Amino acid sequence: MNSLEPSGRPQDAKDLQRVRSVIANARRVVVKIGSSSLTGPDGHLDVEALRGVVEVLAARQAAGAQVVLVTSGAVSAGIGPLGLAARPRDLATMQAAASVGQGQLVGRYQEEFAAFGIQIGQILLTAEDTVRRARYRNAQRALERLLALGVVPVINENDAVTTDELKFGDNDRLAALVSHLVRADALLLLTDVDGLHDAPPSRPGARRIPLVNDLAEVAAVEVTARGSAVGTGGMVTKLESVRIATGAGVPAVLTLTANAAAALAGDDVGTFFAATGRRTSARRLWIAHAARTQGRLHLDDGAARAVLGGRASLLPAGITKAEGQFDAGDPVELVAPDGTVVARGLVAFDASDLPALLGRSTYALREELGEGYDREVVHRDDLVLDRPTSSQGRTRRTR
Ligand SMILES: Nc1ncnc2c1ncn2[C@@H]1O[C@H](COP(=O)(O)OP(=O)(O)O)[C@@H](O)[C@H]1O
Ligand SMILES: N[C@@H](CCC(=O)OP(=O)(O)O)C(=O)O
Repeated sequence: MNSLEPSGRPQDAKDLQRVRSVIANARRVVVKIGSSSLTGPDGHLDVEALRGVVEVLAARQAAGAQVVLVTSGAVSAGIGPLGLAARPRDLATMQAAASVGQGQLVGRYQEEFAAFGIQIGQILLTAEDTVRRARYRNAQRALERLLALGVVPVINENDAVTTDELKFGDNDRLAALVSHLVRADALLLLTDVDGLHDAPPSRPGARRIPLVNDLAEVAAVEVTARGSAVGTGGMVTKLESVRIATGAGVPAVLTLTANAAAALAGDDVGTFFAATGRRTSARRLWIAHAARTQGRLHLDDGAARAVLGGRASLLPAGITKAEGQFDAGDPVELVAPDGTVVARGLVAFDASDLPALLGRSTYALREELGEGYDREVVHRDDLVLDRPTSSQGRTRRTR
């Protein structure tokens, strides 16, 4: 039954209440808070705002739920203490600001949660932690144990040491990946705007969209990548996060930080995005959405068809060219002869080893180079098809 108008508005309040009850009943919730909600224009932490969120999360935990916090704000909280005029743009100063600001941030969380008798555990992730099997299992294990011990994990990207290539780049996406990693029942994205609007909220007459059953419903909505002075990615990365979460079976709510309690209670604030997909293996989700790819493998027609069929591994014989500097285990894109990216996968060879193997049968490789060279370049378990994004409601993006 679809009780929505084309605009994504529910027909009656009762219907909205029904769908929102998943948030109210969620036993494990990932909450992401953006820099714009945590730091004032002076580049110092907004302690009142942080305290407000902690209060809400502590109450949810006291009600028997488990809470995982993904917090931005390290870079922006470092601006004031370092005496910088604005958010730094160069990598080295951003790293320095993050290093200073993360300490401030986590110190403050520790103090505020302690007032409710709650311990926090800091986890700083890099994109690498999300693609290498051993590393994401490691992160998963630590998170599970923290939750079992009643600790609130406080997660951010490890900005002080991640290089540009290995960055998630935005915590919205990180939060969606974490919500899948911990098998959350819901994802709450807190920001400086009360949900997705039918136009950028600065535009007169822009209205909040309370419910989105499928992102395709809001494909025509205009969103900007530019957010507040301290945030990154604007609404574009939030919808990308929602796409990952809902596509993996986790419903999401996007709202104002001041509405956190109401959103968790299932009230009509912000935008509720219903889960559309089924839960998939963490490994496949992380290959599909984590880390930037490190190279491209160009396939011939037969290999592209085999890969698109969904069950085949990629063999050296079907590759015409390899581009990029990657090591075995890195994520790469698989490109069809017409230039479209058909899949992502973890490559099993270093870039320097590949040219000698390309276009050759596994039989010939075994004969000439020995065993170990007659294997898949990308094993089918390490390969995820690139799903078409247009039907998934890629929204209209402006700058
Ligand atoms: N259609 C839209 N609906 C709501 N917000 C939008 C839309 N398009 C752009 N935005 C902007 O996205 C911003 C939130 O992004 P950002 O500043 O990165 O937040 P955060 O720091 O919380 O991650 C809002 O302030 C808003 O101006
Ligand atoms: N990891 C960075 C935050 C990056 C980010 O996504 O920021 P935001 O758009 O405010 O959620 C930091 O702590 O400064």
